[in-house]
Amino acid sequence: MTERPGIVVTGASGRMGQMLVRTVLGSDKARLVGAVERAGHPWLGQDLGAAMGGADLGVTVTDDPLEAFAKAQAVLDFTAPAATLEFARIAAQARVVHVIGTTGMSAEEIAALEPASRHAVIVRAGNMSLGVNLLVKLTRMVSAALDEDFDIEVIEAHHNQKVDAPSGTALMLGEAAAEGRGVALEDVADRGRDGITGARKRGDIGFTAIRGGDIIGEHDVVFAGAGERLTLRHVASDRSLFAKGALRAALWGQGQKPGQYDMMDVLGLN
Ligand SMILES: NC(=O)c1ccc[n+]([C@@H]2O[C@H](COP(=O)([O-])OP(=O)(O)OC[C@H]3O[C@@H](n4cnc5c(N)ncnc54)[C@H](O)[C@@H]3O)[C@@H](O)[C@H]2O)c1
Ligand SMILES: O=C(O)C1=N[C@H](C(=O)O)CCC1
Repeated sequence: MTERPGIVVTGASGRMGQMLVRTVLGSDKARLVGAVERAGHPWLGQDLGAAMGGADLGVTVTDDPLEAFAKAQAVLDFTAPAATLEFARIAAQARVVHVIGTTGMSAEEIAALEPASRHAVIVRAGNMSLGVNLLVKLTRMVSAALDEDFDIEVIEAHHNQKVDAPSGTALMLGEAAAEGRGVALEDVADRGRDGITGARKRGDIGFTAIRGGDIIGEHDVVFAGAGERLTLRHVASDRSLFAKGALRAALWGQGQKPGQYDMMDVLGLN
């Protein structure tokens, strides 16, 4: 029997980091071999299990990604854009699958992943859940079926600690809606209304972000026409669905050719 792939979790103390750790520990298909946190983090040097308030796991939290990645076959990375760019460079050096859940990356930062993807598999998605990836497909389909008499609005809601807006998922849905209409999202996105904005521009795709409490992630795509309104909705009620998707991506990535992939590839939804 071949050994189960070794997994490193970056940002291991974070909301998603801890969920990823629990998901890997609960899987019989992968092993946890490393945990990375930012320089200066109070967990550095501690056993990860103890730092999380449980029994020792034999994994020491480190701020040295190169040392951690060298022992692994995949990295699950839900951190922040600058960190993710650095991890992509190191994952490429170590030839490990880099699963990127980090959102809020600029177009330039996304383009900067290209050199790394020549040497290693990168799977990146603003949302790793099956439901949202299906919603992306449905959004593209409905958008292609309706003309600009229907105004498209993407409304998202997340917890009060989220630092980026619109959410990565909202942007995926906006991209799908734009693709369905055969337009470029950057030409039609309306990402913040305040004051005397004037009437809505025909063909625009609008974004609204709600931030509050402990909301895990909710997304509506509204198609508002004259006399009727269609809403496609996804509600996440447990972060584990993102973590399970990320682990699935890490396992899928083993043996794939270097390059950039997304959850549509992993889930076979293309
Ligand atoms: N794609 C998805 O399915 C999905 C799902 C949930 C969250 N996210 C995204 O994941 C990211 C993290 O979300 P969160 O709620 O867990 O945030 P969080 O703030 O709880 O966790 C981020 C962690 O990354 C760590 N970090 C930051 N810089 C680092 C560095 N240079 N080296 C190592 N660690 C570093 C932080 O210390 C922190 O522990 C966000 O971008 C969020 O939007 C994506
Ligand atoms: O909690 C977050 O942050 C989430 N981020 C992703 C996004 O930006 O869409 C996915 C949902 C949760």
